[in-house]
Amino acid sequence: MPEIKQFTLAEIASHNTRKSLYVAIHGKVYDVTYFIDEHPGGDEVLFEEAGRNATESFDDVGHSDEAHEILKRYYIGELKDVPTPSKAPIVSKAPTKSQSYTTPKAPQPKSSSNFGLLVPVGIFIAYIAYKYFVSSSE
Ligand code: HEM
Repeated sequence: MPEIKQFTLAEIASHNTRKSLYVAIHGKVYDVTYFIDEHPGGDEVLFEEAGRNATESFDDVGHSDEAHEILKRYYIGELKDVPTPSKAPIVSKAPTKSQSYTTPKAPQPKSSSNFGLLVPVGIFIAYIAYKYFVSSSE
């Protein structure tokens, strides 16, 4: 089966000339060399985005479905997943020692149902106290 080629941004960066022009859009890499002269938006914008992640510029224009279809023809591979800032903080985890204090199976549902009992019991006691107060003041 055909192997999907993976590109880094650094790899596609060198393809920024009329001879070879790659762009990355939505995590996919396209060789649009043969589309440069066909692009209704002109070749200039393509050179501006050449060898780069052009997702934002491409989306900003609001390209039609047809444009998306054309794009598929030039697909050559995937943009390699580079570490993003959102993934980085995983490294800073809580200290491991404290983990020995945490009990994995927590019998907490019991305590929460006990808490639920407090309400009717409280109301009952308040009712008795009220009755007592009323009868003693008569
Ligand atoms: C690389 C793949 C691209 C393909 C296949 C593509 C395709 C097309 C197509 C088919 C149109 C005609 C209108 C439409 O159908 O939406 C168009 C228009 C346009 N494109 Fe692209 N485009 C690409 C990239 C870009 C990029 C990176 C830019 C950067 C800003 C851009 C800017 C424009 C502009 C400004 C127009 C409007 C032209 C006008 O109506 O005068 N395109 N494109």
